[in-house]
Amino acid sequence: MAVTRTFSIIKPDATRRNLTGAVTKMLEDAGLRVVASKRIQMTREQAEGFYAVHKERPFFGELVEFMISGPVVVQVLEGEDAVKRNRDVMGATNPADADEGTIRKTYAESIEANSVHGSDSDENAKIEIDFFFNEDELVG
Ligand SMILES: Nc1ncnc2c1ncn2[C@@H]1O[C@@H]2COP(=O)(O)O[C@H]2[C@H]1O
Repeated sequence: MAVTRTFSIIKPDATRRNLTGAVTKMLEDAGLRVVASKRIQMTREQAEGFYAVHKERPFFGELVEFMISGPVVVQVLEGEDAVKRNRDVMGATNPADADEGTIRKTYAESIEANSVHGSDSDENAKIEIDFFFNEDELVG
């Protein structure tokens, strides 16, 4: 299995509850290595740009407001089949549907305040990593 990279966000509901370390430990325990990490306050423009694919969805406005409601931690994760590995440990988007032992089942408050974001494909991982990081910030 190839070692690949994915992009992760620890969302404002999780940073607000001081869960950055707890969430990161679950990612690491799942076999992912943090090769870049920074805590940022996203601007409205960044949030709208990052989630542009959802701009016609009814929840877009609330999603943007939520993502700028507090700090987030953006991370690049590396591991075997990183996109799938990360999606497995995150669990379903809606915590009500997430499996036991996943990050969202353990910590998410709602489908919006669902603690983490993770890329859904290798192609989107590259786009999302490039949105927040320069190549020289990734230290494997
Ligand atoms: N009804 C909804 N369906 C899907 N995603 C939603 C909905 N409402 C809010 N969201 C959020 O929109 C986000 C888009 O991608 P994320 O993986 O960050 O996680 C998603 C959810 O947190």
